[in-house]
Amino acid sequence: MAVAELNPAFTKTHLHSSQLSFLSRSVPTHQHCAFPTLHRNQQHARISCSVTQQNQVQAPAVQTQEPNSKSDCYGVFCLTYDLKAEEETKSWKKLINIAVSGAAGMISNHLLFKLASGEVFGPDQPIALKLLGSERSIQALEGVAMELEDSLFPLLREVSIGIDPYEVFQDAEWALLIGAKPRGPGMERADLLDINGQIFAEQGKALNAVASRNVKVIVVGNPCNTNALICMKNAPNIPAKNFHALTRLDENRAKCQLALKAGVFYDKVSNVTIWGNHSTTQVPDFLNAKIDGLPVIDVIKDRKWLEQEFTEMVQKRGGVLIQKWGRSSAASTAVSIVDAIRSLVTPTPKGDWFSSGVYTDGNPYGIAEGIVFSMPCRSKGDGDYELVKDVIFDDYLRNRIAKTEAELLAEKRCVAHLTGEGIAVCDLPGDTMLPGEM
Ligand SMILES: NC(=O)c1ccc[n+]([C@@H]2O[C@H](COP(=O)([O-])OP(=O)(O)OC[C@H]3O[C@@H](n4cnc5c(N)ncnc54)[C@H](O)[C@@H]3O)[C@@H](O)[C@H]2O)c1
Repeated sequence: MAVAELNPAFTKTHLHSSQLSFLSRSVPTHQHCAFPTLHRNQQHARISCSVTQQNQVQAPAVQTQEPNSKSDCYGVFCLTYDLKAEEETKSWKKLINIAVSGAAGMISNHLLFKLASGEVFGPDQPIALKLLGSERSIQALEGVAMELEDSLFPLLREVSIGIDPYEVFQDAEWALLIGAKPRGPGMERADLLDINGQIFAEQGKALNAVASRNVKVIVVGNPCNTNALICMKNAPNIPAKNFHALTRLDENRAKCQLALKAGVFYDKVSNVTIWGNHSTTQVPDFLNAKIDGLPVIDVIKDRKWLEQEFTEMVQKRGGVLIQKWGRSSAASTAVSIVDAIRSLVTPTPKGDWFSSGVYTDGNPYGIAEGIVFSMPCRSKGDGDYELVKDVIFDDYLRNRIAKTEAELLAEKRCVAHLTGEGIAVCDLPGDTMLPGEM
């Protein structure tokens, strides 16, 4: 059945006069499907049409509780769908809740529409989007919700917006944590770690309190490895394995450069690992990578190029892009988040793997435990992953890995106050930079 056929036909509204007065009193400007949660425990309206049972889409249940409750609805999602559609939507899966922070930012502006279109979780997977913004971005967040509303995505069953992670993360099964503060002029890296670390400490606590017990968390906001560590340490009731730092964009960049050098299309490049930190110390691994099934070092025989130009090109690609275009790589980052999710929800092609920043405890490579480090992973497509064992190392690779490992250990010491591991000591190496910095 074509997805387009499932687009609901609207028949009638269910708004009660009591709800209307509440809405006009408390949230007069929100004339769309979202529920602004302006402050914790404050009144807010909520979309309530939803898929509520496995394989069964139900008509929206418009609720008529008192203004203090969370379940008032308004906007397009308060309309009743054509009940005939119920029969046609029985092949749909159970609705999943996806929380996205920094939802009014540039990356989200690409990502949200990909999520809602079905290209990430599939054409039979209805979704609810829970969008978290900052106080400054709440108006913009409403604009995002309006655009989602106007896009008429059949699979998008709920949209909610707010600035309180304890409300927005409720029952989240995926948390895509993009929102973070950029490094301001003259700001030390240690300050950035602290400012953004506090955001991720709070969001970790919120996930721990209200999200699904098996929520999968992908941290994008920088410095993403250490932010993921902070988030994880503040969410002790969620498996540590569920936390990822996004290094997929770096992997994609590495694949593109190897393909270019070898004169092949990039789908011929496989087994590319990014080791370590999403920073300029990251290690794009050409030793284990393959082109058309052959080791890269047998195809590209210029070892000097691999060790120097290629490695630096990948590490600094983000900064070069900003110089050219005056803005950062939001679109390709959104694509790489899609790739990262799809790598967890679809089985990894035989013999291949993907990179993700994950917790090092129990890793088979001898990398220090207790940090979030990008390593090669395989998934059965169940949302989980295992680390790849059949990788080789040489002195060059070991030395590079040691450098990025030292950087992450220094970052960890610098945020000890946010991970519950004592007093912070910041002795960051001088060259610590994000890929978007020159
Ligand atoms: N890991 C990667 O590969 C990768 C790649 C590119 C960018 N990034 C990082 O992703 C982050 C977002 O990038 P962007 O281009 O979308 O930035 P952006 O400035 O366009 O958007 C960030 C949004 O987050 C919001 N925000 C700030 N604090 C928040 C909080 N506490 N809770 C919720 N929202 C909050 C801001 O209001 C803003 O709307 C940055 O930290 C950037 O460095 C990571």
